[in-house]
Amino acid sequence: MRGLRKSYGDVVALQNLDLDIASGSVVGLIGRNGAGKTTATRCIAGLLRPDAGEVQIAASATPGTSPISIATQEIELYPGLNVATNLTFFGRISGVPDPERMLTEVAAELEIEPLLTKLPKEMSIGQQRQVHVAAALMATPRLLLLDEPTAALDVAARAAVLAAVERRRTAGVGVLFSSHQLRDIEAVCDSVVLIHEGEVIAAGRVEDLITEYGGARIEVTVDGKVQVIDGEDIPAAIAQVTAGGGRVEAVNVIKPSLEAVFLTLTGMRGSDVEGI
Ligand SMILES: Nc1ncnc2c1ncn2[C@@H]1O[C@H](COP(=O)(O)OP(=O)(O)OP(=O)(O)O)[C@@H](O)[C@H]1O
Repeated sequence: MRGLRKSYGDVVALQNLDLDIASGSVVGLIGRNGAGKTTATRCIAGLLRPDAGEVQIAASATPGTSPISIATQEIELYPGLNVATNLTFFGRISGVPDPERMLTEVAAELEIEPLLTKLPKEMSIGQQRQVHVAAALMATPRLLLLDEPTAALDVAARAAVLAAVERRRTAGVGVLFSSHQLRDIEAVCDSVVLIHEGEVIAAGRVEDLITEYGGARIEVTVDGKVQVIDGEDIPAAIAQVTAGGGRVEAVNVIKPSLEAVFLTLTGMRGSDVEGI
């Protein structure tokens, strides 16, 4: 994807965005709410038409099958069909040769066999998300686009999705994994792209980004004001910020991590983090 630009009226959602997703790699897409992740993902999938730029996708490995599969951010299932019929349908339209066998495999992979006879409205939001992700896995694409695939999932369901992503990577699929769950991104992604206000502000291997931007920081709240000190020495940080007096109300230590990279580059503080 090269030079992608997309506006909604006056709102510039993406500007000059470049992104490469190699076969057999998982690229994490992160950024604050409204950064442009969903817009980028939908442009790649062809669900949105960019104003400028180009998206190139290698042809499908198996003739007749779809080269792209997407789990959109919004859960999209047919309300009148049960889970098994929904999933078989998605397999059929993506061109897999044996949708019933695929259903058995994907249901086992995501541990959703008990849900197969349910209608979407009979499931919790997390269960619907599992089935929605399963629908994207019913294909055999070159490129798998997952927009917040672990949102609202419990620990076991998240682990099942991450394992499924690993298997697709091993099978040579390129995966774009967009998420606010930075621990999931660290667990599964080979590289990360951080977008901010529609532009890439950092990209690279997780370890490299952490080395470059993710150093430890301490945030000390003194008399209602947050002060940020680099490093991990808590007593020294407190001594520094209280040298002129003042009452310490909170101390927040940000360890070297992708979260620290995110906070540093997007200009957020740890106390803002709850929503990411
Ligand atoms: N249909 C739309 N009409 C107008 N503006 C839109 C529309 N969809 C998105 N936007 C705007 O485009 C920008 C990018 O939105 P987008 O949904 O791509 O962000 P995001 O990174 O996926 O956010 P989130 O993490 O909250 O899902 C935001 O400023 C948003 O308000």
